[in-house]
Amino acid sequence: MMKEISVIGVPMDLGQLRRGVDMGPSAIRYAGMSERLEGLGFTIYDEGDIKVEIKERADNGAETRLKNLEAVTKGNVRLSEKVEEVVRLNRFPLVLGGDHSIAIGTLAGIAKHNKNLGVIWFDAHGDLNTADTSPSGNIHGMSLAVSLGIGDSSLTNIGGFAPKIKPENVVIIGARSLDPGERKLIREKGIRVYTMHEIDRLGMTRVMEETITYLKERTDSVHLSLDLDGLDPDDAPGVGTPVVGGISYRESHLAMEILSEAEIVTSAEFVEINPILDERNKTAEVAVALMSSLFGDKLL
Ligand SMILES: NC(=[NH2+])NCCC[C@H](N)C(=O)O
Ligand SMILES: [Mn+2]
Ligand SMILES: [Mn+2]
Repeated sequence: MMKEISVIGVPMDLGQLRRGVDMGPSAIRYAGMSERLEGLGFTIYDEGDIKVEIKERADNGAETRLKNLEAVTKGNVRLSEKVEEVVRLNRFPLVLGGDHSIAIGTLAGIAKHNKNLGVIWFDAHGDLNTADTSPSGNIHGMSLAVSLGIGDSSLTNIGGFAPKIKPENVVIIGARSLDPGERKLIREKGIRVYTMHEIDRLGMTRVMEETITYLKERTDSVHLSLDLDGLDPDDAPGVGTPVVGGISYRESHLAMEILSEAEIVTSAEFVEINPILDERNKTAEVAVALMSSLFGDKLL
């Protein structure tokens, strides 16, 4: 794994309507991220936060099917430029959310340099909606579709090209809440999904081994997009759209350790941590623990 990590905070809360998720980057830093990763021998460059419009100034027409579109687009353009710069410097981009709409900018920046990128989408949701299929109009539920080139052109064309990723290069892990339009897209595009059913049935070890084999066969780099609501709300309560019956703390740890051993992950983001909804920063601490396993932390 690359020995230099650039941390990029994205205080984005405009991809959904609950307040507080913009404080995610701060909560993760406060949970001791840099110290933990430095302890593993990495050099950390904290690039600070990307400028995102504040809620009060973002246009939020209540009746639109793409809430805060302009401000979400602008923040993601800035993010994509920063991520691209970090990749060019040969550093590992570690992006801290913010809501999951920021995957649009992260993937745009990475894909600029990498035409055969794999993505592990660790999430209770598919984030495969479009303005037409979304029950909410919230862009954080559309970011994977946008990255596949499906959706509003101001989002899909960020960076000047689309799509950013191929459907056969995506693996979703932890799904347990999919809208009808998302199920249709998964079937049509042949996206690989491990729902909670498969995780229960096969166990996390086999799920991760299959995922790694699958991605190694067809991609040359892998982005981990980890939505904390992929975990069970008992373990990660500080999220805006919790869904019961999720991946346990232990299973998610194991997943990170197996990814670390496989040495396939080349960029990552940790999103949807909402400190207002959290219990004494527990969810940010979980995120930092998962990160350190991903970066090779071992007891012995
Ligand atoms: N990144 C997330 N937490 N996404 C939740 C999406 C929820 C729902 N499927 C929607 O489109 O609104
Ligand atoms: Mn998500
Ligand atoms: Mn989610």
